[in-house]
Amino acid sequence: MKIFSAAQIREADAFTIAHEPVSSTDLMGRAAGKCADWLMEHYPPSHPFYIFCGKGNNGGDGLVIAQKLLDEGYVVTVCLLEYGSKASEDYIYYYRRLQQQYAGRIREIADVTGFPELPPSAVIVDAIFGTGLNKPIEGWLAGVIHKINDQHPRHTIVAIDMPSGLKADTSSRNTPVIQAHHTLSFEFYKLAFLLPENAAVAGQVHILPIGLSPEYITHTSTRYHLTDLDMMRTIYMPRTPFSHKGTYGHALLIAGSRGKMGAAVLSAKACIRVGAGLLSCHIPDCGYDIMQISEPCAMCITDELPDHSAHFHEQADARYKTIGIGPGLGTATATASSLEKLLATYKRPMVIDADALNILSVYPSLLYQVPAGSILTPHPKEFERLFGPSANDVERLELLSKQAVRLQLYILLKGRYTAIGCPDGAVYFNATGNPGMATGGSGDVLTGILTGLLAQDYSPKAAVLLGAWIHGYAGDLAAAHLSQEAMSAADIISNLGSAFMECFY
Ligand SMILES: NC(=O)C1=CN([C@@H]2O[C@H](COP(=O)(O)OP(=O)(O)OC[C@H]3O[C@@H](n4cnc5c(N)ncnc54)[C@H](O)[C@@H]3O)[C@@H](O)[C@H]2O)[C@@H](O)CC1
Ligand SMILES: Nc1ncnc2c1ncn2[C@@H]1O[C@H](COP(=O)(O)OP(=O)(O)O)[C@@H](O)[C@H]1O
Ligand SMILES: [K+]
Repeated sequence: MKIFSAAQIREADAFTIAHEPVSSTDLMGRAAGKCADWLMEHYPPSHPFYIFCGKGNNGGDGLVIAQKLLDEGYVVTVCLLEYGSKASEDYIYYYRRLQQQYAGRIREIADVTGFPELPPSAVIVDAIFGTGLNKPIEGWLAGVIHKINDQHPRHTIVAIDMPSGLKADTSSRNTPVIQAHHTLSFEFYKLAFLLPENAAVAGQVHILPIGLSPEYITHTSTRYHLTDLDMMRTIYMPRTPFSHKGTYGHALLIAGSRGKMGAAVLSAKACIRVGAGLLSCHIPDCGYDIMQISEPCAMCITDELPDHSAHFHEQADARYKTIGIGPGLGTATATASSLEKLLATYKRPMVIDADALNILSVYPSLLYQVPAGSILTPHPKEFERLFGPSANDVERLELLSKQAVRLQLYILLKGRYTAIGCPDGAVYFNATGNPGMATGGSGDVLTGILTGLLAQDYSPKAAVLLGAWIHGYAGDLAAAHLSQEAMSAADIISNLGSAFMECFY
């Protein structure tokens, strides 16, 4: 799914009105009608509604919702915020209609003292500002936002299209924004919903299709995308009947050190569970028994050193379809020097994670030696060590995209919505996964998955998109069986099989 900017959403709107048999007024009626249906499905008429309307088209949506709820016998109070701006044409149209039939239900608020007392079980609808917000909310309007947010623990707040005050595609950090429980958004996810800095504002997002022009949607390109199961089904490659282990590639995993062999084991298991043909693990001598016993399907090559690895560059040759390096590796100088030598000779796309990333952040010139098309998998702290700090989440995404283009790499920035920067500048968000995965080892599992997919000849782009998806999907299945609390990184691996079955069989 493409993620359009606020400007593109306005264009999609205008294009639809110009090319399809629908007027602007009717499009608002259709969009807001969907919201009213959603509200009636979720709240019976015993809930009194307080609908706060601004004067643009978001406010217009609020007026349509009010009319529909009143027509169905709901108790509705419409609070029109009178802040002096000129009302939009469609707002005026729906205002006149509401005024004719339900004048007694409308109140004007021109000051924060006009904020109503809310009865228990009231539902607040936020139709103050949508994608047209062009500056932070200030003055008494900001006071109203704070008053609504004060109701958060007692009353359900439903935002229409966007929580008011939230900007669709730039940072809204430290500005007043409605904290909604639910956001009913039209047609597309907005970039703002995917940013960690906005975690408290959109609540559960529900995307309501409103019939915007498919032609505009298909032909307009965007930098940001959200991946989905349909996309994964176009990426997934079923195994073929006459294939053999050589068909699915020989991967080399370079991981583990004394006390951190678990990271290597988790990666190895995940690599095998996504279907790699063969796996060899380069590990320090202390890890030999651990790996052989924990994962008999993997072969082992032990380093000359007992506690960490420093000779893996000697192994890394063309036999291996790909290499995954980093989990539990340690950052000893000798390890760093072996990584430098490895990067000088091995030229296929590889997966670089954890301590290997930490080494790259100490020797940033090595970044230019990483083979084009490789996948880096930093969490936010590792990303900052590699590429420096950002003032906000939108700037960080721009930095992610810029670095992916500059280095011609895939950079997977981990999080609730993992963001994947691609060498062509596109950024894909992954929506699978849950807070149960915020536990040691989840990232090591991801490294194994990505390595296993690259070994099987998935292109780096296919591997990174499918890998992030299936990792989160398996994590969601683990949480569904075990709870987010009780699941561990090993349970993500145990659920990879069910994840493949559910998604692709
Ligand atoms: N394609 C779509 O997605 C559709 C969108 N519609 C609605 O239309 C909305 C966009 O409408 P508008 O463009 O009128 O935008 P808004 O309803 O967000 O309001 C914009 C108006 O508010 C003023 N304004 C902006 N920021 C302000 C601030 N901080 N303080 C005071 N005034 C401020 C602007 O000058 C402008 O007059 C969407 O969010 C959605 O709710 C639907 O009605 C129809 C279909
Ligand atoms: N709240 C969350 N929602 C979705 N996914 C999450 C969440 N927390 C963590 N994850 C996922 O779990 C993984 C954690 O990786 P990482 O921080 O590298 O862990 P470790 O270093 O312990 O292996 C990432 O893929 C991340 O996207
Ligand atoms: K709103």
